[in-house]
Amino acid sequence: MVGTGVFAEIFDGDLDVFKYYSEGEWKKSSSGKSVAIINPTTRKTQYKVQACTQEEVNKVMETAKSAQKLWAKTPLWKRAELLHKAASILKEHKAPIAECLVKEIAKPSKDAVTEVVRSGDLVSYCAEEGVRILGEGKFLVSDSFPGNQRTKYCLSSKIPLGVILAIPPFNYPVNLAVSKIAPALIAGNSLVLKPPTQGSVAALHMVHCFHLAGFPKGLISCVTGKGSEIGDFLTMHPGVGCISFTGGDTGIAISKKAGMIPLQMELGGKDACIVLEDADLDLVAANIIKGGFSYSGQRCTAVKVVLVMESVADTLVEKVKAKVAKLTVGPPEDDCDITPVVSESSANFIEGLVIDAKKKGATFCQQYRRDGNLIWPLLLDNVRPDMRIAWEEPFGPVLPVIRINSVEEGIHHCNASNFGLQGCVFTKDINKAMLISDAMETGTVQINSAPARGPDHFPFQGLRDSGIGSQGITNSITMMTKIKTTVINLPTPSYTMG
Ligand SMILES: NC(=O)C1=CN([C@@H]2O[C@H](COP(=O)(O)OP(=O)(O)OC[C@H]3O[C@@H](n4cnc5c(N)ncnc54)[C@H](OP(=O)(O)O)[C@@H]3O)[C@@H](O)[C@H]2O)C=CC1
Ligand SMILES: O=C(O)[C@H](O)COP(=O)(O)O
Repeated sequence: MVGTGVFAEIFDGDLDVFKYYSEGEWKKSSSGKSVAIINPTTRKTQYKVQACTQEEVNKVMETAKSAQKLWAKTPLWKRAELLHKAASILKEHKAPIAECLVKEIAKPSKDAVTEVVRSGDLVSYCAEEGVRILGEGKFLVSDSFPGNQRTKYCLSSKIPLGVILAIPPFNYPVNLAVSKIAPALIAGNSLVLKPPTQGSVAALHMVHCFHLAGFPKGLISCVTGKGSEIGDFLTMHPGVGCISFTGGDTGIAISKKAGMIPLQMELGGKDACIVLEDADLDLVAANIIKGGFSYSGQRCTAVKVVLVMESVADTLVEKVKAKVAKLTVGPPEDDCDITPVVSESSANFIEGLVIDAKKKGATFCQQYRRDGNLIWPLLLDNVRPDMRIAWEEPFGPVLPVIRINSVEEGIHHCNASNFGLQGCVFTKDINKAMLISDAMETGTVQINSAPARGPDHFPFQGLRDSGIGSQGITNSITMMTKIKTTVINLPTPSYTMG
């Protein structure tokens, strides 16, 4: 399955290492070095990928630049046709790609398949949306601005940015890669992908699906290696025309180092769930479980703090506790709800937050339990603002509950966070919900449902440290273009008489 059949050419069986993708070919790095991908469940090396060199990055950037020039001359319908082909190949090969996700990032097997299928759908939707929005431009006339006659006709259209550098995070290595690749390509750009180390092999398989679809050589490349080693070289490379990054604080550092190029940054979140007295508490409890614990809390859009009115807090906590007790805990292969978190350092970080909350007097609704990278789901009640878990993002199955005495208190906590990705509010009063949504300083507010990025064509953006710009298919296509105008100057004013 993995690295076999149509995927055989991406794997170097002699050295047991996956190859990187440059100039339309699968290659071994001249570094002779590899990077180990540690299976979060077994904590043993599962796969190895090439540790690419700076020279190899230079080569990729050079070919991406020349391939882009030709690609921009490829008709839009043809670009869309190739994307549709890639989408269908991706879906056809969902099983081996999902297997990589299970082994590299311990994603439960059903969710792993869903990620690949969702990615194929995203690519197809992007092809269609691109044809619609890139096929249209604007026509302006000069006499609408004071002092002007109708002597100038302005034609504006969206043109490519050049080479897009895409850096996705470990938690959706396929979906958050194609959410950058497809808009970049339909808009006439070339693309260099640096996949997350955990998730690289899934990403390499996905890239091979684009290769099989027949995209021109050099248009897509994929260089592997640790972000800490080749990351700066990539992000500061003069050949890059735009960086589309999803991840944690690394994104803040990148935005300070990058040159005068557009940045699309989707960073961390501390999504608050505000619960009012009149909320349907069964609905809230179900959404807290789905929002807080799916993929073991390793989603940027996970519910990361519950802010519940004191008068309903006891009832809500009991309902959530009952549901936590039903979550299955174990390996991703068994499709358990809670699976090992991505790395030992991540598990240690989560444990640090739990120990801090314990010392400062949080109520533990379950006993804290950990085995290697596997952390049992934990609800912490009576969390106070002096505890780290009230503000920091655990990216694990640990959820704090803060009891509030007024809605304003909840809104204040949400807005005092350095993050501003999403939030949600539960109430039966839609008027109140709208006022609260307007008061919450986050990129999106969900009313009566847990935060979520999908469906993938919805705008998705974060305020403050949660990001720059907006994602979602339409916004990503727009963000990966710039506006070009041509002005036709007439010797005499010309007005249409009707
Ligand atoms: N807002 C959003 O849409 C989302 C945000 N996130 C956030 O991502 C974080 C978890 O993901 P995680 O993968 O750990 O995030 P990281 O920020 O650690 O890594 C993200 C990507 O950046 C790469 N990278 C690391 N160092 C550098 C560098 N110096 N220059 C360039 N690239 C570099 C990583 O590569 P390598 O793996 O090799 O280190 C990886 O591909 C959480 O904070 C989460 O909230 C996650 C998903 C969605
Ligand atoms: O990175 C994430 O956490 C994803 O963007 C979440 O996507 P979803 O909310 O649609 O599951």
